Amino acid sequence: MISFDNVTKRYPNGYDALSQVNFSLASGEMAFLTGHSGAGKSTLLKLLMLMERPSNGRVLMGNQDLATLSNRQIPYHRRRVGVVFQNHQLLFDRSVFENIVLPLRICGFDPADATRRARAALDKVGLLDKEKLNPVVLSGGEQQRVGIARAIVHKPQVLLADEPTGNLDPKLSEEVMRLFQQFNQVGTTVLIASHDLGLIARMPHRVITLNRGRLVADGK
Ligand SMILES: Nc1ncnc2c1ncn2[C@@H]1O[C@H](COP(=O)(O)OP(=O)(O)OP(=O)(O)O)[C@@H](O)[C@H]1O
Repeated sequence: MISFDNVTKRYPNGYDALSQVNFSLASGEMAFLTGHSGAGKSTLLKLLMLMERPSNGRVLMGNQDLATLSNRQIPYHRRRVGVVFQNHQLLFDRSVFENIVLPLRICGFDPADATRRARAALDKVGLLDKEKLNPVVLSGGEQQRVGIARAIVHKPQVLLADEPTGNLDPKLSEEVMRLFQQFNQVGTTVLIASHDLGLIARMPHRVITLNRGRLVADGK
C-alpha cells in the first residue's frame, strides 16, 4: 500500500531531512514511525500527503508513483488518506458535527449522505452525544477523537497520524491507540509517527526508526 524506494528529501536550505529511505507497508498493516525530534518523521508523512515532494527516489501508494500526480490531482489523492495531527487543527467556530461534515461537503457528498457518514464517524469514536458542542469545551482526549473522526469520515484506505497522543496522558493515549487498532482491524493501513517509546513498546506492531533522516531499524 505504501512504498518508499530510496527516498531522499532535501529542503531548499540544503538539509537532507530524509536520506535513501527504503521500506514498504502492506495493505492492512499497522506500524509506528519513531525517532528523535528532527529525525524526519513529519517529513516522511508529508511526502505521503503530497505536502512535499521527494528530491530523489520514489514514493508509491497502492502501486501508484506519487510523482505522476500533478498538483491538480492532490485533492483526489488526499481522499484516500486520512490524517490526524497532534494539535487537532479543529475549527473552533463550528460545532463538533460541522467539523466532521465539512470535509465531506467540500468533496461534494450529497448532504443527507454526508450527515449519515458524519454521525457514523462520531459514533465510532464515541462522541455522538457531543455533536452539537463547540470543540473548545471538550477535553484534550475528546478533541483528539474529533480529529480522528474527521480523518476517517471519508473511509480512507490509509490513516496517517503525526504525534496523535503528544498532549494526552497515558490512559487517554492508550484509548486513542485502541481506536487506531480498531480502524486497522477493518482493513485500514495505519502509520503513526510517535516518540512515545513506552506506549509503542506495549503494542504488538512493527516499529520503523529514523535517525537523522536514515532508516536505522525496522521490526517488531
Ligand atoms: N521546510 C523546511 N526547510 C528546511 N528544513 C526543514 C523543513 N522542514 C523540516 N526541516 C528540517 O528537517 C528535519 C526533519 O524535520 P521533521 O519535522 O521531519 O522531523 P520530526 O522527526 O517530525 O521531528 P519532531 O518529532 O520534532 O516533529 C529537521 O531538522 C527540520 O528542521
